[in-house]
Amino acid sequence: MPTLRIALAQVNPTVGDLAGNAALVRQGARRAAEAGAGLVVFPEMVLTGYPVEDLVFRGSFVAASQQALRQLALDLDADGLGGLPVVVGYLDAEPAQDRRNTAAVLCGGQPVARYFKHHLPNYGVFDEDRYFTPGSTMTVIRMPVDGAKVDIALTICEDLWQAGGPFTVAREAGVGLVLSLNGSPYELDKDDVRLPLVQRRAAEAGATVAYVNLIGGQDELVFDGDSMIVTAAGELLARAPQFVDHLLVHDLEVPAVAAEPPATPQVMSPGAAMRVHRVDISQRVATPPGPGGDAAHAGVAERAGDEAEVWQALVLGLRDYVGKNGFRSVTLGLSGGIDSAVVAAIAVDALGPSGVVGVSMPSGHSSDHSRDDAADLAARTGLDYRTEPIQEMVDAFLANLSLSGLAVENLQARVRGVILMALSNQEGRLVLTTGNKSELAVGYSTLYGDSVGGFNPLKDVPKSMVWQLARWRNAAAVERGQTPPIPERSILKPPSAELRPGQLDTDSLPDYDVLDAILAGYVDGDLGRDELLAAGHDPATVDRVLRLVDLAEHKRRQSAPGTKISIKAFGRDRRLPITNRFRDGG
Ligand SMILES: Nc1ncnc2c1ncn2[C@@H]1O[C@H](COP(=O)(O)OP(=O)(O)OC[C@H]2O[C@@H]([n+]3cccc(C(=O)O)c3)[C@H](O)[C@@H]2O)[C@@H](O)[C@H]1O
Ligand SMILES: Nc1ncnc2c1ncn2[C@@H]1O[C@H](COP(=O)(O)OP(=O)(O)OP(=O)(O)O)[C@@H](O)[C@H]1O
Ligand SMILES: NC(=O)CC[C@H](N)C(=O)O
Repeated sequence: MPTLRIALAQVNPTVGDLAGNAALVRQGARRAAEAGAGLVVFPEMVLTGYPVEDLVFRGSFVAASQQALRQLALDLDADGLGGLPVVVGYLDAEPAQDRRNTAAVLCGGQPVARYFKHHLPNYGVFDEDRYFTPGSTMTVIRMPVDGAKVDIALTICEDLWQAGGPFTVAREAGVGLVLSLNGSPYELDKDDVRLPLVQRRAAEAGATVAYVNLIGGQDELVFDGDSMIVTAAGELLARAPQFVDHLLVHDLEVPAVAAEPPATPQVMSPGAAMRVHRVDISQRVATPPGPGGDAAHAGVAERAGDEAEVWQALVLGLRDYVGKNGFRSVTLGLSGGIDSAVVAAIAVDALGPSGVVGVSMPSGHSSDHSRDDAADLAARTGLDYRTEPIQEMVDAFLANLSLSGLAVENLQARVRGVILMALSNQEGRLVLTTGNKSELAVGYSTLYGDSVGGFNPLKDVPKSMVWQLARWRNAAAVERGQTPPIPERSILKPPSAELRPGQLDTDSLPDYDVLDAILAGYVDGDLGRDELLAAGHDPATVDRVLRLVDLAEHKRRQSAPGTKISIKAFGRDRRLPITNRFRDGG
C-alpha cells in the first residue's frame, strides 16, 4: 500500500491575528517538509483563530481572511513549499452573504480545493447556526503517494460528532483517508470521549481518520490538542500530548485508488444529501524528497491523570489570556486561604514567579495565620510579595459613612478590590480574582469587592476540586524534588472569608462536599428539585441551595471570565435570565 508521511500541526493561533497565524502555518509547513511529510494538516479556522464569534459579521474580517489565505498560498510557494499540500481552516463566504467555516488545500501557490463545514454545532458554547451556512458538498482530493494515487476527504470538527453525515459519504466515495480539522475545546474527560468517537467515525468511513486539534486559550475556552490517527479497524496509531504545540509526523498506509476512478456519485446520507466534489491535485504536488532513514512513528502520548490535566488546562488558559491580551504579569490578593494560594500557584506556573505579585491586605479581623500563610506561600513560590494593611482605609470610610453589619463586612472586601485595581492601573498588571465555581454558584462573594478582577482561573473549579488540585500540585512538586508551593495549613484550615471575627464559610453555606454534590446536579446536570431529592439530597438544603443559585445570576452575569474545564461552565454554556421568578419546586 502507498505510504503517506502525514504531519498534523497542533498549533496555538490567536483570534484575529491573521498575519501571526499565517506565520505559524508557514513555520509548521516548513518543519513538516523538513520531516519529509507529503501532506500537512492544520486545525479548524487556524488562520483566523477560533471561535471568532461576531467578527464573522464584519465584511472586512471575512475579506481579510480570504486575502490572508491567498497570500499564505503565495508565501508557502515563495518559501519553496509550493509542492507540499497544506490544509488549513479559515473563514470564507460564498455567496457573499453566506459565511462558511472552511477548510482549504493550498498547493502550487494557490488554494486548490475547499470544503465547507457540514454539521454546525449549536449547543453549549457553540452558536454556529448564528454564524455559518452549512456546506452540502463533500470534497475529496486525489494526490500522488508513492507512485500511486490516493483519495482523501476533508471534514471539520462537528462533522465528526454526528453519525451518518460526511463520514458515511466518505465511505461511499471510497476514500482512503479522512482529515478532521478541529477546534474542540477542553473539558475534563473529553479525551476519553474523543477516541471512541474517532474510532466510530473511522469505522463508518471505512478509512483511517487523521484528527488535528488546536491548542491554547481563547477567552473562556482552552483547546487541548489531543490530535490523533485512528484506522478503520479502530487502531490508535498515534496521539499527540495535550496542551502543547506539537507536530505529529506519521507514516500512514493509504489504499491506492483503483485505476478507473469511480463516477462522481450523488450520495444520500441519512441526515442530508451531499454531493461529492473530486479535485485531482496531482499536477501540483511535488514528490517529497523522501525522508531517508527511519520510518516516522509518532507514538501514543501518555494521558495525564485528571488533576494534572485540569492543572495544565488552567495554566495554559491563564498564560494565553494574559499574553494574548498584552499583559506580562498579574496581581492578586493573598489571604492565606486555599483559593488565593491555588490561583497564585497556577499563575506562577503560567508566568513564572516574576510575573506574579501577591498582596496581603490584613484588616483588624485578619488572623495571624492568614498573614503567615500568605507569606509562606510567597516564600515557597518566589512570587513578588507585598503587604497593604486596610484597616485605616476601612476606618476612613466608617468615619464618613454610617454603616453596620454586612455593609461593614463587604466594605473590607471592597477596599481590597480598590487597592488591587489601583495597583493594576499603576503597574499595568492584570488583576486575578479567585472565587471558585461553588462560590460563584451561590453568590458567596462581594460585588465590586473580592470579585473584582480581569480573569478568574478558578471560575469553573468547584471548591472540592480546588483542594484536590492543591494536594496534587504539592505531591507533583515532591515527586520532582521541588518545594511544594501551597502551605499545608492553607489546605487544612476551615475556609473563612474573615470579614468578621471567627467567621466560617459553613456559617452561611452547607459543607462544600454537600454543596458541590447538589451543584453538580443542578448546574452541571440541569437536574430539577425532584430529581435532586430522588438522588437522596436533604430537601431543606436543596431548597436553600437552589434559591441561592437562582438569586446569584446577577453576580455571575458581571463576573470575570475564566477557563472552562467542565461540561457546563458559567457563561456561554449556561444562559439564564437574571430577572426570573421561576423557582423549581415552587
Ligand atoms: N438582580 C440584581 N441585579 C443587580 N444587582 C443586584 C440584584 N440583586 C441584588 N443586587 C445587588 O447586590 C448587592 C448584594 O451583593 P453584595 O454587595 O455582593 O453583598 P451580599 O451578596 O449580600 O454579601 C456578600 C456575601 O458574600 C460573602 N463573602 C464576601 C466576600 C468574600 C467571600 C469569600 O469567602 O470569598 C464571601 C459574605 O460573607 C456575604 O455572605 C445588593 O446591595 C444589590 O444592590
Ligand atoms: N487579608 C487578605 N489579604 C489579601 N487578600 C485577601 C484577604 N482576604 C481576602 N482576600 C482576597 O479576597 C479573596 C476572597 O477571600 P476570602 O478569604 O474572603 O475567602 P475565600 O473564598 O475562602 O478565599 P481564600 O481561600 O483565598 O481565602 C481571596 O482569595 C483574596 O484574593
Ligand atoms: N468546533 C466544533 O465544531 C466543536 C464541536 C465539537 N462537539 C467539539 O467540542 O469538539
